[in-house]
Amino acid sequence: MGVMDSDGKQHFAEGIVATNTQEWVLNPETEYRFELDPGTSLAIKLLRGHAEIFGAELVDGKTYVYGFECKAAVCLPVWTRCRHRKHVTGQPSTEYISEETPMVAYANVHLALEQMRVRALRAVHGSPPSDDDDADILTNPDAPRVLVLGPENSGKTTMCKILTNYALRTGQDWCPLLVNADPSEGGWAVPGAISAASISIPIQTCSSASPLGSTATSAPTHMSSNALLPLAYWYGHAQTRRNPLLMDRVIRNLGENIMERWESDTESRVSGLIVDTPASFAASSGSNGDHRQTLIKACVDAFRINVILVVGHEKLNVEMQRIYGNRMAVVKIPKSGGVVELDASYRERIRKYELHKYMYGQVIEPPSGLSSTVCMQGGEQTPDLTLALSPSSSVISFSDLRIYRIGEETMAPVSALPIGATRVVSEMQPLVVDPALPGSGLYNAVLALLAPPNPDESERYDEEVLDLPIVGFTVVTALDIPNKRMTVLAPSQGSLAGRIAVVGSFEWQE
Ligand SMILES: Nc1ncnc2c1ncn2[C@@H]1O[C@H](COP(=O)(O)OP(=O)(O)OP(=O)(O)O)[C@@H](O)[C@H]1O
Repeated sequence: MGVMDSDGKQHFAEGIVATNTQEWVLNPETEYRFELDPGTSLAIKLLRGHAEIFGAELVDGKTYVYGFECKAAVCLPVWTRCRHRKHVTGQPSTEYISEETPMVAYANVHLALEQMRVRALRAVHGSPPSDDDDADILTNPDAPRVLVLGPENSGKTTMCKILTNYALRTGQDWCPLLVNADPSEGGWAVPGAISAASISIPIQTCSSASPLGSTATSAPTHMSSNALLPLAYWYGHAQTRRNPLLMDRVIRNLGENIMERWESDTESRVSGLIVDTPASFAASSGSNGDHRQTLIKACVDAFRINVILVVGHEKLNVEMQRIYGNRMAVVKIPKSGGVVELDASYRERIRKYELHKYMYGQVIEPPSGLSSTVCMQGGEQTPDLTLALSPSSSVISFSDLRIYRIGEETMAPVSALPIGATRVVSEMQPLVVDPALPGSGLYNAVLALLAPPNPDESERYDEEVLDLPIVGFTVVTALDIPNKRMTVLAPSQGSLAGRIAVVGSFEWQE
């Protein structure tokens, strides 16, 4: 691979020569944007200066690989004033240098959030206020709890990532919570879940299948030093309008769990949290309008939001100002011109990548001519391909798993009910699914495995299944009805006997 030294001379490192290499020089307040097609990868090596991808710094001299239709931008840290050079190997479908980025606006938001953290920490330690503290902050020295709202493809997830990564770079040992309240994105789990993780090392962007970094729950464990232990609840569908009541409930469960943990974890509490939301929260037209206000309120209440950031949507900003402006800061943030318009088929592929990544782990093959041994994937050495393929397929008895489906879509249509009968099952009722029944919908279904219910029978209640956090996922790959057995795929071996599982509307595709 060609490496340019400080005199501009070309050298070759480790005898590897890559084709399609290119060198870019970035100036302050510009960014190099790239978009990868399916099956292609890209390697980037910083030759000189400082650079970051969505707030996570690139280490000088290391080669990073990107794949799985990753779309991202390399820019100079806002506070850097020098030019830098970097070396790109591979062929993105789109690449260009943009001279317009909203990074200064994002950095200003970060500075305001940082002040809130510092003041919250000072209040916890009982330190005297500083001269620059304003009256409002003195009476309410709260850590930032930020809700990010915006329409589809406005860059919400990217902004959440940038703000989280910036918080980590202040050297204050913050560990902000990042909450993924968008069930159409897997986040650290698989699509259908909403989750939260305490972030203490920068979130790397290397693949569309892991936009928020890697988790300890997915196979394989090669990313263990970067792995996160998320807290997740199961909603089960991509669209929030499918069961808004259930969505409301899982948001509140996640918030409650976080608040309980914070009671004994001051360090995490003063670091605050950032909540990424689905685009449906911003779409006021159509059937979304009915429930989106309720769900925004559920987030505001559950995560005790005190800052709302609205990305690139004037009308939504005005609406949020009107509803919440008297009790918290509502700030409009410009949308980056680099955000890629993702269509439905791309999103479908991403969900497939996310599910596969959960089962098989993920290895990005470097561009031709580059050895994986010299590459970093998501901030870690690229793992051996053979290590990654380790899910376990096992045959279990129908009675091993108690599988539920939530709500009325499991029921017969109203027209099929006896005359005069009304529905008695609510959208929130967990119904046991019998795998032996034709049309159970379990073949190829993704199941969330839940934590055990309360061992104290007297504390149990009908809807307890809705309130149990997720401990893992499995997929039903075959049903043998005559023998009452099914084949399930899971990232690691382990008995499923006695487990509770919930099915949603996501399907596994090989
Ligand atoms: N400056 C940029 N340059 C290149 N790609 C970018 C940039 N900013 C964001 N992207 C990419 O654009 C895509 C959409 O961005 P992002 O996921 O942040 O938007 P979103 O508003 O959260 O999307 P959704 O509609 O799913 O809620 C992502 O693949 C992201 O990596």
